[in-house]
Amino acid sequence: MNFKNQTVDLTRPVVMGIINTTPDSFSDGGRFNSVDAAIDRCAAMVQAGAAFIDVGGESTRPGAPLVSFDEELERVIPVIEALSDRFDTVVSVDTSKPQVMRQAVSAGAALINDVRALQEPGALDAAAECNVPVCLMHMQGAPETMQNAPSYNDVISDVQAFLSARIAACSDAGIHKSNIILDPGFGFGKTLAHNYQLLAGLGRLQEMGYPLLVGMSRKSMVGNVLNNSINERLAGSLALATIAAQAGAQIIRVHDVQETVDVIAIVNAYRDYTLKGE
Ligand SMILES: Nc1nc2[nH]c(SCCc3ccc(S(N)(=O)=O)cc3)nc2c(=O)[nH]1
Repeated sequence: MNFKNQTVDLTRPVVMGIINTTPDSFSDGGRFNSVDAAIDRCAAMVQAGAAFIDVGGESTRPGAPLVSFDEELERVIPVIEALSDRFDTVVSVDTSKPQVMRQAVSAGAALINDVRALQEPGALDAAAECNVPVCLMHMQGAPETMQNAPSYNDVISDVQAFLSARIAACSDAGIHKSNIILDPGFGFGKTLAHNYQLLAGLGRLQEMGYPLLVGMSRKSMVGNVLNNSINERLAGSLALATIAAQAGAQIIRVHDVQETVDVIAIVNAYRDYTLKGE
């Protein structure tokens, strides 16, 4: 798949590293307020084998407050400029705001990662004009309230229907299907059961014919099983990365890049040595 001037081989799972620039960011306590810290973190992730680096300026964890346009720009643009100047890895911008998309892509971002699947006013046109791949993620409700009472008829079918509708909207806006990545949105308006049903149903989402991005790293679907805190969820996150990679997810969005790259290498070896000549 092409991301501006870079091609990423998505025939095998690859890793997306996370750079949070928000003070209340979900798991790294906002220590990446400074560009330099983000650059150091990114260097380590690229060294460890990250194919993507996701830069977000709005925390979308449950209950997170909305962030202003100016604040979000201030957080992400300097980091995206610095990272795209220094590293070959594909920089992704985690935003729902059209103007942040435009400025981030001008600053070097080559993937738009929108947890609101381009539903904000002007987002479809902005993404079409940016002409870079976009990840469409499912969310039920909004971060402030999404975990209050998540409910579905059938979570897989409902997520599939939502993503199909967003793909159609993208097509109407001139976004080609070859520029679309899908994401079920683990933890975005889902109970623990819904999250594990979605994981089990990745094969059905795969059948839609688009690359899948999954983000489960350090989330409550680990914490609620292990009853532990965010900084103790590496093993659980690696277990989920293994399951997702085997189920065919192409992009695994994580905080712990080296460990996940190693886990995926084992999954690939297992696949290479057992399915040879299939
Ligand atoms: N494409 C894509 N982008 C993402 N950006 C984020 S930020 C994480 C926000 C969060 C934190 C914690 C919980 S919880 N209650 O499950 O622990 C939910 C959401 N995530 C994703 C994801 O998955 N895909």
